[in-house]
Amino acid sequence: MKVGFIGTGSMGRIMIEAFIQSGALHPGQITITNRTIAKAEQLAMIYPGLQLSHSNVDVTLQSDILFICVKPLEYKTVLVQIKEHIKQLQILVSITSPVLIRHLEELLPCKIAKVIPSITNYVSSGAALCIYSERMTNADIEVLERLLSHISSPIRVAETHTRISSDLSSCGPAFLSLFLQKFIDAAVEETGMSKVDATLLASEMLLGTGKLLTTGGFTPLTLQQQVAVPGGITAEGLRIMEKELRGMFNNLIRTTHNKYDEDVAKVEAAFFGTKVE
Ligand SMILES: NC(=O)C1=CN([C@@H]2O[C@H](COP(=O)(O)OP(=O)(O)OC[C@H]3O[C@@H](n4cnc5c(N)ncnc54)[C@H](O)[C@@H]3O)[C@@H](O)[C@H]2O)C=CC1
Ligand SMILES: O=C(O)[C@@H]1CCC=N1
Repeated sequence: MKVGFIGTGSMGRIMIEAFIQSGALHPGQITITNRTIAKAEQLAMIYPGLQLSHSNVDVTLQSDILFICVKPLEYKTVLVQIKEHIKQLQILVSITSPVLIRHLEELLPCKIAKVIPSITNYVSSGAALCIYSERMTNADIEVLERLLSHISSPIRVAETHTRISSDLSSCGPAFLSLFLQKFIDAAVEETGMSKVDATLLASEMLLGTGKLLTTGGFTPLTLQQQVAVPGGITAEGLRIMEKELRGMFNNLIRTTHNKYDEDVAKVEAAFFGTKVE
């Protein structure tokens, strides 16, 4: 199987490295390109055998599965370049949420999947959110999910829930990291503890909490109940958090959804010249 990547910025690079490091693909199976070619060249130097190309069309021609890893408003340029060259049996994978399956179907003759990865895939964990065009057969889906399962848990979601799923799975690592950073900064400010020690403790705690919630049989609620013994110290901390965080996540979710709606409208305008004031 030959796999291509157009775009080797932050997420393209993470996926390429994760596929190689997990043993899912050997470098010789992968062809890459990037607008600023130096970024792709750097990767090709690190992984001998990785095929470097200077042309999006060339990568398209060489790939059974083609990952498009550019920003939403950069899709149009790439798709216009490749649409005459991509064949019905090839699978194009978009990794961004605001480019909808129907946008891609309208422009391209090939099989289409939307797979929203997460930075957590870099360490072969976390989800890959999967949404499929009806052009994907069960066999196509099996091939793609077998590949993705080396670096993630492929989880199928409805396209109408892409944004919220992506908030949790793909933006979540950044949201949780801000939360930890605030916790760490406060620990340092309030007690004089070293930032290195506080960061180590917080990170180990997060890893352990993730394990308890995924394989340890806990839910977020039962975990709180287990730790917060009645009348204890944790309960006091939880009381403060309940008060301070009230409405915060609703606000966050409304904000990401508004931004998503704006991005979808911009993508539509870029693709079809409509629908943006
Ligand atoms: N960063 C993250 O954690 C996640 C990102 N994504 C999605 O991944 C996509 C890429 O995001 P990042 O990697 O963070 O952005 P980035 O800006 O780091 O990477 C985009 C790359 O595409 C290249 N590029 C742009 N136009 C091109 C063209 N016409 N031909 C070839 N290459 C071109 C750029 O040079 C750049 O290296 C976005 O659509 C984003 O929504 C999805 C899930 C998580
Ligand atoms: O398109 C998305 O939803 C992802 C999540 C993080 C960045 N882009």
